[in-house]
Amino acid sequence: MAREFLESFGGRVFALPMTIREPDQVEDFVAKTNQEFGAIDVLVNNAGGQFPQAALDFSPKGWNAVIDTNLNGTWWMMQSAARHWVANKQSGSIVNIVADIWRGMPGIAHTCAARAGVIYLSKSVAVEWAPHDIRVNCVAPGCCESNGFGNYPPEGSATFQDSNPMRHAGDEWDVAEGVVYMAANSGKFVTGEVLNIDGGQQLWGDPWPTGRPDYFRIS
Ligand SMILES: CCCCCCC/C=C/C(=O)SCCNC(=O)CCNC(=O)[C@H](O)C(C)(C)COP(=O)(O)OP(=O)(O)OC[C@H]1O[C@@H](n2cnc3c(N)ncnc32)[C@H](O)[C@@H]1OP(=O)(O)O
Ligand SMILES: NC(=O)C1=CN([C@@H]2O[C@H](COP(=O)(O)OP(=O)(O)OC[C@H]3O[C@@H](n4cnc5c(N)ncnc54)[C@H](OP(=O)(O)O)[C@@H]3O)[C@@H](O)[C@H]2O)C=CC1
Repeated sequence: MAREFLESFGGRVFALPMTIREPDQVEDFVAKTNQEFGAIDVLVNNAGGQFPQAALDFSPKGWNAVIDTNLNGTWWMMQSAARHWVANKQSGSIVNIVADIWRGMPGIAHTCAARAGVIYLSKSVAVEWAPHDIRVNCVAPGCCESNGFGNYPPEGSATFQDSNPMRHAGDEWDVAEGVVYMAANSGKFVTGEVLNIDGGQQLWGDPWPTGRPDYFRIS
């Protein structure tokens, strides 16, 4: 579906079913994309997700699934793309979609840990890879309306409207425009940065993906 949508704009699309959690599948995907297009200009690590649950209830399997997708998977993609850029003496730009973690993420603490890891991983390699002309940045969405909202119980997603001082959710376009800014020539002097697209959620708001526990109800 995504392929047909993008092709409808006249774009050339290469698609391959794979999981970012498997380093071999990632390397195969990145190598084939390079073969298809000659080079990768921009890597946007958008794949990710989690389930809402109180941290006390996390099972080892659930914890590992979320860390494996959001931290490990993102890293395999970054490393593979960067290795190709360095080997072929090509410049590159990475934009990692993370999340607005700055006041913690109660109800999805596993993904908070993974995204915090990606942010500081990105800052570290932004320095290591600068000599290779590779920029590494992050975009941190607050609550932005997408298919993903369907993964939360109604009492959880109902809180997303009040997650920021604007008192409404953002949308996918808000995030996409931030990614373009970071990836395109507009961001040519920006690396190791995190762009928050959150309606001010880092300052005020009360999102609870699991639904707000009674203890936190004020009135
Ligand atoms: C405070 C700030 C709030 C901000 C809110 C922001 C709003 C939106 C944010 C978004 O990110 S939208 C993106 C939404 N998309 C998703 O979240 C996708 C969700 N799914 C996945 O990415 C994957 O399914 C997964 C969660 C990473 C799991 O991967 P995997 O397929 O390997 O796992 P499973 O085999 O399904 O499950 C493994 C294990 O995980 C536990 N578990 C899974 N789902 C749940 C659940 N719904 N509730 C509780 N536990 C869950 C469980 O232990 C599973 O093991 P088994 O029990 O199946 O043996
Ligand atoms: N919407 C929001 O409010 C927020 C979203 N984010 C993050 O933004 C990104 C986009 O989310 P959004 O569009 O809302 O949600 P979606 O659930 O619609 O998109 C997530 C995408 O990630 C893909 N994906 C998940 N796991 C893997 C994997 N192991 N390998 C390859 N692809 C995978 C999914 O593919 P498939 O459909 O095939 O499963 C899906 O296309 C995610 O990282 C999300 O966590 C962060 C903060 C807030």
